[in-house]
Amino acid sequence: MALIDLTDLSYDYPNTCGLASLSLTINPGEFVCLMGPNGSGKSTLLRLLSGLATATQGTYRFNQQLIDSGYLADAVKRQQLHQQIGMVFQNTDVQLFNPTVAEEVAFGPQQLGLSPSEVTKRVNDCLALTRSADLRDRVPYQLSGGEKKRVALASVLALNPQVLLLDEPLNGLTIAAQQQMLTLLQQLQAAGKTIIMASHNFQQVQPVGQRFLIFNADHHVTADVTASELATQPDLQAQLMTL
Ligand SMILES: Nc1ncnc2c1ncn2[C@@H]1O[C@H](COP(=O)(O)OP(=O)(O)OP(=O)(O)O)[C@@H](O)[C@H]1O
Repeated sequence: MALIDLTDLSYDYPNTCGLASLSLTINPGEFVCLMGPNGSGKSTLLRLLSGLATATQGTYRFNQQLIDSGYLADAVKRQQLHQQIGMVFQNTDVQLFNPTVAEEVAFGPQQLGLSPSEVTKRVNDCLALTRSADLRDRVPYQLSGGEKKRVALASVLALNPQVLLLDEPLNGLTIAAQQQMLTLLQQLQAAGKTIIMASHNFQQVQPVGQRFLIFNADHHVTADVTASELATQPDLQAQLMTL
């Protein structure tokens, strides 16, 4: 059964289209890469999926539940969605606001009302998983770009979401850090998570992506292909290399 079901989904900013008429389903456990040029709509789709914005047109169902402005106006329901769908933002500064890394990672589980011992366990587990244990007493705002990405991911994982949305998670990382991030995402997928990641760098994501949604400059998804389908389409691969 589809985890995410989009029908004719569009989003308009005041003066421009962000996403044009997208219909698709995503099943549990998929690793989906959103590919396309700057401004093509990848971040807009992630914002809609995370419930940070609601569609101008069309419908979005998550686990068969209609996610619309009425649903998101209910604070309890909104929190439930944010627990199930975690997002690592392109600009991690917008999601790091606690005085220490450990408090940052503890924040979400505390909001869920988990016991102090469960919160401590999640903090330790997620810091270890993201190789961030040595950062636990640091001020998030003062971390390097790569460190911030790891801590942002740890804070999202601490909620144990079913779906991970990642907006250009490899930007600004060294080659070694990119590899570590991709390996971790593959491990998370193997553990049952659904991964949806925006990127404009095909070479970086090709080894891990199992399905590729390709956006064009007009904010349409023009191709929706599996990795093996893509392997038989050299023209499409060449197009992705030039994003
Ligand atoms: N806050 C905003 N206000 C107005 N227009 C916006 C806003 N955010 C995005 N847009 C516009 O919506 C379109 C889609 O943008 P979006 O950020 O989704 O693209 P993207 O594919 O994620 O780009 P990038 O690769 O540069 O991150 C673009 O034309 C962009 O200029």
